Amino acid sequence: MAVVLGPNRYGKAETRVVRVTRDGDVHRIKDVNVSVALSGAMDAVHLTGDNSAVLPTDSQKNTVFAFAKEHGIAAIEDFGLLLARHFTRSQAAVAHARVEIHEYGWERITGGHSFARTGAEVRTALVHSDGEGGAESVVSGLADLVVLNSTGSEFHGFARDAYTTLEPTRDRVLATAVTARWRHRGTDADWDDSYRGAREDLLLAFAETRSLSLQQTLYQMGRRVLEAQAGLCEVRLSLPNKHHFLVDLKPFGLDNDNEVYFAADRPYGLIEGAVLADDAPPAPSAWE
Ligand SMILES: O=c1[nH]c(=O)c2[nH]c(=O)[nH]c2[nH]1
Repeated sequence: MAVVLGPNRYGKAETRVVRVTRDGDVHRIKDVNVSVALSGAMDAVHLTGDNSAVLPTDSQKNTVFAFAKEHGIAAIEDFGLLLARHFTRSQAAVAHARVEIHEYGWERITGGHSFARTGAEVRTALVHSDGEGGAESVVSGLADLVVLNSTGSEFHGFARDAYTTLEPTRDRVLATAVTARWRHRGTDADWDDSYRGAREDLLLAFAETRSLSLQQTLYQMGRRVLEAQAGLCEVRLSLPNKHHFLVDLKPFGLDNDNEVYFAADRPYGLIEGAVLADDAPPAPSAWE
């Protein structure tokens, strides 16, 4: 029996790039997930380990970031064609390039630089009852409401130790997937109205807080809900800090003035906390 090499392809999958375009105070964001797969004359690398035809997947990732800066990202179809043609034209061994791009949609919250991701959030409810006349509680909420501020966020003045390498920043992208739950004082609210109100308060507080940390933003979000919604007495928030790292484009002769980000999915900071009305009756089991 003879063994032969069958079809193969290789490339960098799921490069997560966020491109911010600044038109004065009005920003636009393009958030995409780019997967490149190249194929062609790749027998040698598989059969003998000769890498001379192999453009590293790391270079492919860099190309995605550099092209996002140089060309911007118009329609994802355009960006896909640009990349695919680049790899087939510039690499003699590459006969075929497959570029798959998924785009995540964002809509404006308010102002020029605050966005909510379209589509994915879930509305939640948790009810306990010991029967009519007995103890009852209602906790409402939402999960996976993804929001992003493309400016208006700082993080500096933090504690340092021997392992601290983080640079302080006065302008960063702040993004999180909000999981929020709020406890009602009673059991006969207009639930839909209350949900719409609380959701709006969370979004506006996120957008309008000049953030010195996600912890500070968390408190402002809970506070705004409680101040606007008299029927609520406690808000609990869980906010993953979805880090956006500025990509170093200097090796390619490009500057990066807060325009091209690597959207990391893990690890992430996880900021959690409760905000209460000072007269909130204790009800630990309402959350169980
Ligand atoms: O808003 C933040 N809070 C933190 O506690 C923290 N820690 C970190 O590394 N970055 C951030 N950002």
